[in-house]
Amino acid sequence: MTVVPSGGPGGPPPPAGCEVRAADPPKGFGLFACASCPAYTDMFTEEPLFAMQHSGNRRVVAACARCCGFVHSVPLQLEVIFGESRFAPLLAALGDLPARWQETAGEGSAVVVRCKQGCGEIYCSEACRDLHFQHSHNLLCVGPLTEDHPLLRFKYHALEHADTLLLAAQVFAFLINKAKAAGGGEQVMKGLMQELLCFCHAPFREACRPPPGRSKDAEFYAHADGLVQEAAALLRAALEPYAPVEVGALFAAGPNFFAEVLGLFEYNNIDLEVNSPLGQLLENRAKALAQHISNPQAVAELKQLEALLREKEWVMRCIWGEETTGIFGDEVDVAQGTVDAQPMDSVMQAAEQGNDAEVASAAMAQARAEVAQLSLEQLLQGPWPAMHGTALFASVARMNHSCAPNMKVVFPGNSARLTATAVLNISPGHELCICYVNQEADVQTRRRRLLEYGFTCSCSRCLSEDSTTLRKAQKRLK
Ligand SMILES: C[S@@+](CC[C@H](N)C(=O)[O-])C[C@H]1O[C@@H](n2cnc3c(N)ncnc32)[C@H](O)[C@@H]1O
Repeated sequence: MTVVPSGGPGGPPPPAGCEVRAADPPKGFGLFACASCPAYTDMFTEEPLFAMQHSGNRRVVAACARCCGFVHSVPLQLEVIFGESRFAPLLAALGDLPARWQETAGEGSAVVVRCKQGCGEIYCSEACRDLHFQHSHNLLCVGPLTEDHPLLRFKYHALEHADTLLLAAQVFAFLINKAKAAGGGEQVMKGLMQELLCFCHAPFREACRPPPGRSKDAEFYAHADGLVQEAAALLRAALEPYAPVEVGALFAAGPNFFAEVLGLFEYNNIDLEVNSPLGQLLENRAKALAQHISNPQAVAELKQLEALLREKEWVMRCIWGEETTGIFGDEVDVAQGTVDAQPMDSVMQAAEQGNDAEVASAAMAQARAEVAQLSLEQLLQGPWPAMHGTALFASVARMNHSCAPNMKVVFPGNSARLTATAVLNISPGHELCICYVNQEADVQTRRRRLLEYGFTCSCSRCLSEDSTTLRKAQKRLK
């Protein structure tokens, strides 16, 4: 099978004030400043090349399939969070309050735009829906398809094994659309593939992490290869009828290009985290109601709001865990450049680990008792589920790691648009680095986590912490 070449310069132009060039070996390429930027100021903002909400997170957040922002509908957001039938009485008792909360907050009426072909994708606006369709959804919409269609089988396969297979499908559909728009043909597609390959470092089997406690043995490699081959075959079958020549180029080396794209996501993607607007909106409403405490209607509404918050708090403690955040325990600190991306508490998870229904119900009862003790003020401070996803950004894909970084990246708005902020003074020529792992962790932990990115860190902080650790060990031995 032909080996697909990968890694190298190229790709979209970097943000203004930055350049991509060779970094100190063995780091490969890096992103460098061409202009000064004082500490704690924003250096650039950027839209993702590809982004998606984690499939588990869809159970708690209604996010726009294109921009990943919360869709503007308090009623829908609550319906999603309280989707289980046991919450039907709670939602029924609220009646039209959620819609009124949205309107009284000055947010206007609810806006939920759905895919025209009925696949279930939702959007925050018609503009997002149309852009998503042109980008890749035209080839990936399952609305009009029958159950045995390879695209549907591909999607089930992805949901069972890895979300990033869905993101890889997005990349393939996007490349086909882009190739067609540029006149189509094998050569055009090969050129586009090469642009993406310059970001790639390793195929999926090399870049992926084994589950906790599992080594990368022959069985693991066979499993990873099988997973990729099956996904690639289904995706090829799904896309080939639309663009046989272009799809032929994408799969000319069998599943190799597909495997490189999946490997790219393992090393270069960053975790998306967009905060929920619901907490602030409901806190404002509670404060407004509290000012009319002599009005029985206001008191009744405040009680309903409190009941909702109590139920949400219980659900947060009981049901939502890593599946919905997409951030798993052993990879908590792998949220590149972002801090505090912690998974939510989940007593269900503790119970599931014990595989015991009795443990589960005892844990849920305990959570219920704890939540019953919380005051309204405490309930108002409780978190709402955030949108969690994963995305590829052209500039971040060029940012190397440092354990003492000069940059951090955050998602300050209601979308996957990233802001890169300097955390130290930056001068022209400085390499811009983020921390891929938990910056607070000790040197051994950081090193272990960074091995998942395929390198051993030897930045000045690691070297100095290494020598301190060594000195302490030598002292103990004396
Ligand atoms: C997001 S990419 C960064 C850009 C990459 N250097 C390039 O040439 O495109 C992440 C990869 O860069 C390399 N890398 C990043 N930081 C590094 C460091 N501090 N030391 C060695 N390699 C590093 C690793 O191969 C890692 O998987």
